[in-house]
Amino acid sequence: MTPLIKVRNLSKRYRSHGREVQALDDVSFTLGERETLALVGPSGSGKSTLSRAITRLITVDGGEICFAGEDWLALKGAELRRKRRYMQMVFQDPLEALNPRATVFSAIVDPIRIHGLAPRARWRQEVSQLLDRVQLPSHLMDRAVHEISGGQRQRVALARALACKPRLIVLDEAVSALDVSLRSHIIDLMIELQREEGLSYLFVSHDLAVVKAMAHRTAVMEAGRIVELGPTQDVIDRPQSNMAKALIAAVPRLIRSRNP
Ligand SMILES: Nc1ncnc2c1ncn2[C@@H]1O[C@H](COP(=O)(O)OP(=O)(O)OP(=O)(O)O)[C@@H](O)[C@H]1O
Repeated sequence: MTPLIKVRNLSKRYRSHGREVQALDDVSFTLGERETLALVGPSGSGKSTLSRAITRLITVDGGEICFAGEDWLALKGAELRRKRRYMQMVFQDPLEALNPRATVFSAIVDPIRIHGLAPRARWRQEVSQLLDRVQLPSHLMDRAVHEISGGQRQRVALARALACKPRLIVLDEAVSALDVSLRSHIIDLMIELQREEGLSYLFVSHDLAVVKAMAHRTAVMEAGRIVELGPTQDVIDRPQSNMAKALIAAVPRLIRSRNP
């Protein structure tokens, strides 16, 4: 698999109230084209920090990120703004990325307008197609973001990310808050989008059932480090690290393989 992203020796320290926290400690991994990598680990292990460092929402103290053959951390100014669309992030709370008072139309058309991805005359049609892609009716486009349900909002956030024609989508607990049937619906949709659009996903999840359904490989984090990384089925059926063993032991039997 061709690597889309190569992360090498990434480190990040936070300083707050006179204390230092090593949130990322020498983190390295690769993610292939059309691959899904899950990040799992206990609360505070560095998953969100890693996903925000990769999407350049926060700075790092050291290390390298090569994305689509480029030195991602060296990009700045107009070039960064232009290339940023290839790496999108979807959050647990879609309101982190969406203005609640904006209409669904403007939430989705924003990146199309900013990046000049379609002429104005085609905007409504593009938005309607994107809504269709995430299985939402096109009449929702005239509603305000705060007038639709949480699950619909999550799909609008996904449609907005897809509008950018990204190569990688980073999802931070993006499906965790949804009810069980909507969650499986979104997982199916994301797998289908990956097949059709050649997307890669890096996703943070506490939910090993979601990880099992979506991720080709899984990285287990503990105290800012990746302590285990392998095919998801191997990590679930034959965890090697104490942290992976503890995470697996904490989930219901049905997640684990029937024939371990
Ligand atoms: N802005 C910040 N300032 C100071 N410390 C921070 C900040 N953000 C995160 N941390 C600390 O960095 C460490 C990693 O946090 P992070 O949010 O990346 O963990 P996580 O694995 O995503 O946790 P969770 O599963 O609870 O979301 C934790 O010790 C956390 O307290």
